[in-house]
Amino acid sequence: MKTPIRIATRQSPLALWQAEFVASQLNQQGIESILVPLVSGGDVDMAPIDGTRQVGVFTKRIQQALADDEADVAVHSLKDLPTEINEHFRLAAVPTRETVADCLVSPSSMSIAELPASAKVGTGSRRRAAQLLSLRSDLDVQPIRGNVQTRLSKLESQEFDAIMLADAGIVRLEMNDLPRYHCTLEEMLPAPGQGALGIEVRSDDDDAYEALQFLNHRDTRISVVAERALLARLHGGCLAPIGAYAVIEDGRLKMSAVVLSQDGLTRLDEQGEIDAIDESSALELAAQLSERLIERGAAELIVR
Ligand SMILES: NCc1[nH]cc(CCC(=O)O)c1CC(=O)O
Repeated sequence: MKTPIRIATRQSPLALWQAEFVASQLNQQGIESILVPLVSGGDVDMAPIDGTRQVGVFTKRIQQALADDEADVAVHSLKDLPTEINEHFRLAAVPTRETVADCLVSPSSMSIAELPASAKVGTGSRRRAAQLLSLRSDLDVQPIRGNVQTRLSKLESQEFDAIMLADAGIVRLEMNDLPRYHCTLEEMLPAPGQGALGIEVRSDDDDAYEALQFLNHRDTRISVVAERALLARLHGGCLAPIGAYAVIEDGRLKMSAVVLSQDGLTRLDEQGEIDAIDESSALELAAQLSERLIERGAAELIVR
């Protein structure tokens, strides 16, 4: 293997944190690495998220660097990584998951229930918008783009009453003082893979694959494989109004999933569990839940 290991990363503070996390973990194993910073389409395109934006906008540039042998390792937020199998890359490791919750960020840490009537809430995510509207159809949910810092500046300038962010990003960026309400899983199911990292290598790079195995967390991996398999079976990208959360408790893999209409008026909830033996348990549970969701009309709700 080429030493040091080259880690491709986007240059947002969150992406850099994630790449530096992997570098420091490698360092603790006595493995040298360097960061290869790149600019991705997702960081420069400030247009609201809609059907015209491509799935994989955050991850493609990073994967390109691997394909072009400019880097050996790609660190992704797993929820931004498309579920389509790409034969050129292998998911080498999924480290222990960070907090999965979505947060409602506002100066007074209001809960969803406490938001004033018709409050203006910023989120570019159809999943968050639909779940908010399913609880509070009066809310004025409006798109917001940019990295975490850009979004917070729009809250500060009172362009929005509140914005939605993943708690994982807030915690990783050491912004624990940020006033916010942690949505319960009943209120807001996270995006498949939220709070988890996915570390990819080139399919033929066995050395890099082996070097990263110490970072893989079995239970997290089985959980996110279940969530991502559900998303794939429903043919939803990261833009679809689909929430899923799986966790292993007492040897059982338990998963909740939701598919919503964009206005939140229709919502299909499913739950299931299975013995957590390996990744095949995850695929089986995802198949069961997605089948039930499709029987109930999920495919018609998913906008492509
Ligand atoms: N789509 C952007 C993105 N990708 C990963 C995270 C947060 C960290 C994570 O979920 O792992 C975010 C920001 C957000 O949703 O608030």
